[in-house]
This record gives sequence, structure tokens and C-alpha cells, in this order.
Amino acid sequence: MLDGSKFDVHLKLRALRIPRELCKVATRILNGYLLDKARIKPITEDPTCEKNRYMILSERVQTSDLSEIPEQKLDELRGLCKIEVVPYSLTLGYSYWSADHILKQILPPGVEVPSSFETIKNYPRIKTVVNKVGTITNEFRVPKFEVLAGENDMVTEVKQYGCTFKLDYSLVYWNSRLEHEHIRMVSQFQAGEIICDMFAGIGPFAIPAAQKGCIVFANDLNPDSVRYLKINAQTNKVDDRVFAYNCDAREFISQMMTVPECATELNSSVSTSTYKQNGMQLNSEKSENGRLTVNVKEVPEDIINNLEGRRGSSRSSDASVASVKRLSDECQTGISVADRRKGSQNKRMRGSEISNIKTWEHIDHVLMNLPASALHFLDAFKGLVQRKYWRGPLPWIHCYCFMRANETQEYIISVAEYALNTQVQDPIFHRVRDVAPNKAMFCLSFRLPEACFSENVSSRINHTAVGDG
Ligand SMILES: C[S@@+](CC[C@H](N)C(=O)[O-])C[C@H]1O[C@@H](n2cnc3c(N)ncnc32)[C@H](O)[C@@H]1O
Repeated sequence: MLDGSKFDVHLKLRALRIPRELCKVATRILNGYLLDKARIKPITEDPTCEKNRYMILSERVQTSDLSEIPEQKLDELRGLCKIEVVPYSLTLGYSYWSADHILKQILPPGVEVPSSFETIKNYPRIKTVVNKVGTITNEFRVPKFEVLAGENDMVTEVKQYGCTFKLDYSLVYWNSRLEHEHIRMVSQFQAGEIICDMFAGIGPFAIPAAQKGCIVFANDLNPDSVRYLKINAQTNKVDDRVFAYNCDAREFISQMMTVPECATELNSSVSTSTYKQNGMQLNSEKSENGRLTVNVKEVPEDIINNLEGRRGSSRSSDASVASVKRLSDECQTGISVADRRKGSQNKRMRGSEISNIKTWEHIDHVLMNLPASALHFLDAFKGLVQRKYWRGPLPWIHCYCFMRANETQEYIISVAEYALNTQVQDPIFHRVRDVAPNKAMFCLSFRLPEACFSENVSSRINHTAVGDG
């Protein structure tokens, strides 16, 4: 346990007792001779008389006759009032010092203060100092840490772009250095857009996107990440727009984009209002194959309007259609976080306005932030989209990857194209950050190719087979 008192520094200073109405003029005269320390005001109360103030002098003024201050300034001051010098003690404690200063004190002699470190929740003070040990090898991308100082408690909070994220550093992935990338990505989204985050972590893309008014389907394989994602959605009051899933990314995107049997049946034979009822029934029951469940979700009117406006004519004009989405048995949830709060009534939702979000009909953006292997996960999109049901343009795919010094953008695109089994048109590369001297993280963005429509894939495969033969 760190003893905070060990960092105390006691300063023996001098102060001038000045009538409070003269402080402004006296401050100008004493410019350069008042205490100059970050976060410490040089003018403070006089404990003996509320009509006076103490003006704390800089450490370099050590004598009681103030000989360090030029005579001309003292004369000017004497013209204002009688000069009264008093001793003043100041203690700079643990909470005053910067992380750099504290680290210099606690690290063994000869060990340099790390030039790169992350500070999470430095308020009211740093409680735990950890060191990342080894390289990340586990599936959930959670580093191993050793506690260098402080409490052995890895649960913390971090603020990014106005959102608060709670996390357990020992259980989930977190990297504060991605803040700019999270902001950059979300700045490309519009309110009402549908976002699928295949590797969502604790929600650094999902939460701000939902705050912007997007509907976010966020998935992570790590159950602890999903637990914190839900907590963070609630804390940031977007639990009505964030739908959390806990399954493998391929399974997740497949569940999002595959047209469910119930929808194909309903599409041809059932009116919109019946559809809504069926959706509600299915919410509590499994469908016939025992694999899918359907959830009904209400969505705020502003979002419905935006969705309707963008998707155009094929959508029913009946605003009271059901919000139906599917959920595999493996994915524990899929119900928006808000649904889990008993009796919660979000004011933005109106009982009569129910949106029908069918992710197999439209998704605007898919996020894939698992740089070590996301490119390979692109194979999940092959033949996933059904042209008959899809409305509007295909989604933007934002796939993160690493590029080594000896690799090129062409190489990265070839890996993506191999996984998709088709060409990528107009790819956009964005350099996110250097992660090592010879390795950088990039975001590769492109529209999902039309070849990913299911009929295209099967015809292409047939074609190839004939050609080969
Ligand atoms: C690099 S982190 C990114 C998290 C978050 N998007 C962010 O920017 O902080 C990758 C995440 O993918 C999750 N993950 C790893 N393999 C996965 C898989 N096969 N399916 C779904 N999620 C997976 C990890 O648990 C981890 O939270």
C-alpha cells in the first residue's frame, strides 16, 4: 500500500497581509514575486480577519524585510497600505503531484519513468499503478498486468468524448490511445443509421454512436466485455439504442444479415400489424427450429423518421410495424439493455411508434476492430446478403488491421479480397497509430461488394467450377 504522506513537501513561505480591495493592484505590483505553482492560488483568506487577504510570496522571497523585491515595487506597495509580512506554511501532498513526479519517486534508482503510459481516472488520485507484462496472446486481447503500486483493484472508470466507461482492466480489452480513432469513426455516422460492431469490447464505438442517435448492434465474444458494455450503455443513457450480443463475430454477423424463416413466411402472407403481433409472440418462444428468437423493440420517433427517409419507398408507410430481430441460442442476449430494466420507461419512446429494424434489409456500417485477424473474418460476408430483401446501398465495412514495414496496402487488400472472394472497390486506408517501430494499425474502409449478395456468390462459384472443369 502506497503511503501518500511520503510525498508531502512542506514549504516555509512568507505572505503579505493586504486589505482585500487592494489585492488587484497589489497583484500587478508584485508581478513575478507571488507564488507560482500549478493549481495553487497565491491569494488566500486571512484566517484572522475576513477583510484582509494573504498574498503568498514566491519561494525566492526568504527575508522578512523583503529585500529580494526591488525597492521601487515596495515603495509603490507602501503607497497603497502598511506592509505586514507573516510566515506562511504550505504542504504539497500526494494529490498535488503529477503521475510523472510520483513515478520518479517510487521507481527503483536507475529505472527511467516510462515515456509511454496510460492514465485512467486520475481523479481524485491515481490508486493503482500497473505494468503490462508480456505480449497479448489470448483471444479476448486482455493483457496481463503486475501491480507496481497501490490497490490490487483493476476496476476503474475512464472518460472519453463525454462518455463514461467502466471496466475491469484485468478482464476486458481497453486502450485509451484509440480515443481519436473512436471519435473519427463515429463522426462518420449519422443519427438513425444502423451500426453493427462485431468486436465491440466495452463499447467505445457503440456508446458514442448510440449517443449520436444510431441504433447499434454490438457484439463481443468476451462475456465480461458484454457485461461492461451493458453497464456503460446504462450509465450513458443509451441502453435503448444499444443491443448487446455475446457470440463469435462470424455467428453474430450471420445472424444479423441472414433473413429469418419467419420473415420470409411473413413477407408474403401477413399484414404489417399481424407481423407485429407475431413478433411479440415470438419474443417469448423459440421458433420452430429452436434456433431463433425474435425481439420487439420500440425506437424513438426521430430515429424512425430518419430511417424511413433514407430507406425510401419499399418500406411500409405504417409506422407501427414491429421491431424484429433475431437472436441465436449461443448469443445470450440481443434484447436492448433497456429492456432488462424492470419497468423502465424511456421518455423518448412512444408506445404507438414502433420501428421495424431488420438488419437483413439494411445496415449502414459494420465495425471490425480486431486488427490481428479481422481481415480473415471478412469471409463471413460471402453470400450473406439476400438481394431480394436488401434495401439501399450495401454497408460500409471498417476493418482494422496491422501493416508491417515490409507489407503494402496492395497486400492488405489482397488478403481482404481473398477472404471475400471478390474485388474491393475504392478502398480507403486510414493510418490509426504506430504500434511498434515496424508495425502500424490501419483502418481499411470499403463498401461491401455486390458480389456478397447470395445469388452472386452461388453463380460465381458455379461459374468457377465449370471453368475449372
Ligand atoms: C481489439 S479489441 C476492440 C474492442 C473495442 N472495439 C475497442 O475499440 O476498444 C477486440 C475485441 O474483440 C473481441 N473478440 C476476439 N475474438 C472475437 C470473436 N471471435 N468474436 C467476437 N469478438 C471477439 C475481444 O474480446 C475484444 O474485446
